[in-house]
Amino acid sequence: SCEASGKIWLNGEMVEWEEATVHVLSHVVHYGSSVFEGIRCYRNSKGSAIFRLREHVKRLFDSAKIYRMDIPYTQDQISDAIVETVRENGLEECYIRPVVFRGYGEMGVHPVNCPVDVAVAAWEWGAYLGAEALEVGVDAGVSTWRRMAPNTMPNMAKAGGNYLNSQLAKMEAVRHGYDEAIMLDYHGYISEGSGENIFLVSEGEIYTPPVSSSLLRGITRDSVIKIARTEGVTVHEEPITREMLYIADEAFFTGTAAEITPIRSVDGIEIGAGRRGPVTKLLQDEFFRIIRAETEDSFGWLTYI
Ligand SMILES: Cc1[nH+]cc(COP(=O)(O)O)c(CN[C@@H](CCC(=O)O)C(=O)O)c1O
Repeated sequence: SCEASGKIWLNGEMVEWEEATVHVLSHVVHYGSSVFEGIRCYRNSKGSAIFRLREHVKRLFDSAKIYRMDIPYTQDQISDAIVETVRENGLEECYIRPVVFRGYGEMGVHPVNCPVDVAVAAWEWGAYLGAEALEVGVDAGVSTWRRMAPNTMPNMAKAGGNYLNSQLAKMEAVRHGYDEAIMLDYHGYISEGSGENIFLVSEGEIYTPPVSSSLLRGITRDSVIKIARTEGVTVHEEPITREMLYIADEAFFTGTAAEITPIRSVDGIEIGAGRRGPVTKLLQDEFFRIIRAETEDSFGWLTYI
């Protein structure tokens, strides 16, 4: 949960939490017209560092471009706003949520006369799927809701409206006693979780669905692929079937909020030994070593604030 306190950057001004409000007739409230990012700032021995800030801001602008939303700031100005929001709230370690949305103008689907508003909030947010999940893993279920088909709702845009699909999958998973949902794509192959990308491990090699319009091109997914290659772990980006998950040695989710969360079962079938596997732990350890500045930030992923 996020503490309802602190300051929020709204259209260039720092405003109090309670003042960061929108009109109920804003376009976004009725038509889901927002794009957003989830970014983490981590505290380490050298200070507080935002993880892959440039890539997140670039993706925010790409998502806006897909929906023809003209952000009235440059990428550098948004990066500065993100850093300022963390500093202004005195947060050493936090989750940062920039959101770009069509605001209050005229009603109607065609957003021609609605402003494009921008806000940045930050709050302390622990492990997405529960503190113990990073170690013991989570139970996931394949959802009856599939990810949107290509050329229907662009999954590569991190848009608010995409999370209507994610919500349906998540609510169904929780109702069935799972921690998280795994969605299939239009063709019936594995796509991603309701808020994460997904990997499996087989014979010491890792597999993940290819970048396509059936899933979000995750930044953590990219980080894990780069770390795996550095560690000499072979990476396969190829279509993954539901049954490949069942017979995998290990599986895990990746995401800014989820970080690297082991999956110990899918649809009640234990994955491997039913707990975090050695390859998952190897990748987790290296990921956190980089974040904690316990190893060289050779990829240049950390922006100290
Ligand atoms: C559907 C989806 N797929 C993959 C990812 C992983 O992307 P990346 O963070 O770049 O590695 C996320 C992030 N989900 C964000 C929002 C979660 C939320 O509940 O809101 C996040 O992890 O911040 C997704 O929402």
